[in-house]
Amino acid sequence: MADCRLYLITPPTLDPQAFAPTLAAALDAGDVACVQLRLKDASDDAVRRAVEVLRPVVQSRDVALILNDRPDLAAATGCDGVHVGQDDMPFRDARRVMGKDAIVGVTCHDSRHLAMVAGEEGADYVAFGAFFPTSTKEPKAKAEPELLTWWQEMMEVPCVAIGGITVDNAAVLVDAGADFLAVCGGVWNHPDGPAAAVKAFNALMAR
Ligand SMILES: Cc1ncc(COP(=O)(O)OP(=O)(O)O)c(N)n1
Ligand SMILES: Cc1nc(C(=O)O)sc1CCOP(=O)(O)O
Ligand SMILES: [Mg+2]
Repeated sequence: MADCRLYLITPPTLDPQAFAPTLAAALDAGDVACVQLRLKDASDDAVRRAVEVLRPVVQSRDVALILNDRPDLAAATGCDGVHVGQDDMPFRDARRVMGKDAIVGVTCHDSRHLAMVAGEEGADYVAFGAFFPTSTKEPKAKAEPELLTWWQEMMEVPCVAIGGITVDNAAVLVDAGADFLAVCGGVWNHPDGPAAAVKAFNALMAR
């Protein structure tokens, strides 16, 4: 197993039934550690429906399903974990809602301090970004690859790199020590399709 693994982020909007076979094909193309369902501005019902349809696709392949932003919905719908940002539910509350065995990850932007706090509080991973320009969201910070190297040398808690990562720019983050690359557009918008993107990411992680 490669030292660095792929962490898929779903497209910003999706029709669960239509997206399910696309997701299945991407997951069947190679190694993916987890899938984050990230549906900003979707209603609770829409998120519940998406989890209902996509959870079996993900979990039947031994891939973890992480829900963005919403520990309450993640716990209620059988997700394996949740990702919380600095403006979402605080980590300690998220942990309480999710339980000790669930995955809880925390956005730390480009901040060593935020990451150390999250690590000390018991986060399962810390996420740094954005490393590259992205059209998926307006990032709050710009992170440099050296941050990943510093974290790796100091800490045991895994680190996730996120923001504008593509097959063409990912190598520097793998080499810098990222444990996971969180990718949305770089997979779903790959010119040869998501399955080809997963294969290409796997290949550069195995160099
Ligand atoms: C793996 C991962 N890292 C960072 C984020 C960003 O979270 P947040 O800052 O809360 O922003 P939104 O994604 O909620 O817009 C993430 N979702 N996943
Ligand atoms: C959701 C998210 N969070 C970021 C951060 O910097 O915290 S960047 C980002 C967008 C990730 O999508 P893409 O791979 O298409 O850039
Ligand atoms: Mg958030």
